Amino acid sequence: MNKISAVKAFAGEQIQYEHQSDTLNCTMKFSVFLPPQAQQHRVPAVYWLSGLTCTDDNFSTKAGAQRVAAELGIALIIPDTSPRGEDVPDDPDGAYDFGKGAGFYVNATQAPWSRHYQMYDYIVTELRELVERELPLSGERSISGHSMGGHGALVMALRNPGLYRSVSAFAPICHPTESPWGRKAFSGYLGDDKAARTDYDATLLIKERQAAPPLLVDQGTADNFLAEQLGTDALKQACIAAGIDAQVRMQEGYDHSYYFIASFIGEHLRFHAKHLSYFGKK
Ligand SMILES: N[C@@H](CCC(=O)N[C@@H](CSC=O)C(=O)NCC(=O)O)C(=O)O
Repeated sequence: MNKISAVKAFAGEQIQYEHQSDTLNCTMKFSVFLPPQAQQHRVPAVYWLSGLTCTDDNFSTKAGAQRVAAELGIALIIPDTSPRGEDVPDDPDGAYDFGKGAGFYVNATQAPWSRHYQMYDYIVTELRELVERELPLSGERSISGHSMGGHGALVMALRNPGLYRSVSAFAPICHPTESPWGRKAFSGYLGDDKAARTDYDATLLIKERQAAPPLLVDQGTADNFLAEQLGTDALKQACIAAGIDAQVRMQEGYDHSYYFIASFIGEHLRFHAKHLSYFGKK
């Protein structure tokens, strides 16, 4: 992987890399925050999955996560949201909710998407193995995300018990098979395969598996997408029915934006730190 840029932040380093992805068949950029502790010893990581229209830049520049990550000694791994490049097909109508910037963290099975749109395998396997080989990371990890990225984080944590110590999400698409965004994306990337759709729906996964890692969700009550797209209550009810001690918190007056994320990202990182035993230690 090649370093594109690096700046000092909170005594650590905010870095952008690019690399050739064999999983996505294209060149990808991603960002990393290394806390100052990484200059002395390996540190745990929180993977952050962004939402529709984002690149790795949105979270890096808008969430204000670096101050608390530096304090806790946690690295932040911030991928892009879809494959990129001229060879990668995009939504024919230029829609913001499908194609580039909208990979939905699935492994597409349908042409022409399947050659590049393999974001589930990219995040769970290829990027993880790359950064944990090349960077001073301890191999202990948690995962978080926003909206489409919250959906991705929940699904990856639920489907891979033990891989992530904890999972959190801001305004996640909790029940994508019942959401217009999710239905559109799943139809395009997965076709009619009902089993594949179930495997990418956090609410259905909880009903099926009756288990989850430590889980925190924050959802703003003034979020324009809440009623139609997000299915927060379905996730909450599935957790209650399964006896899962998840925190699903409604945050009064907050919307869907990065101002909401910036308001609570510190609490999310502290939540993850409790489950990442290596933090701050040799
Ligand atoms: N452009 C669209 C909405 C796009 C949007 O709100 N994107 C969110 C994520 S939504 C779910 O995945 C986002 O993170 N945007 C980037 C940012 O920096 O705010 C519309 O206008 O409806």
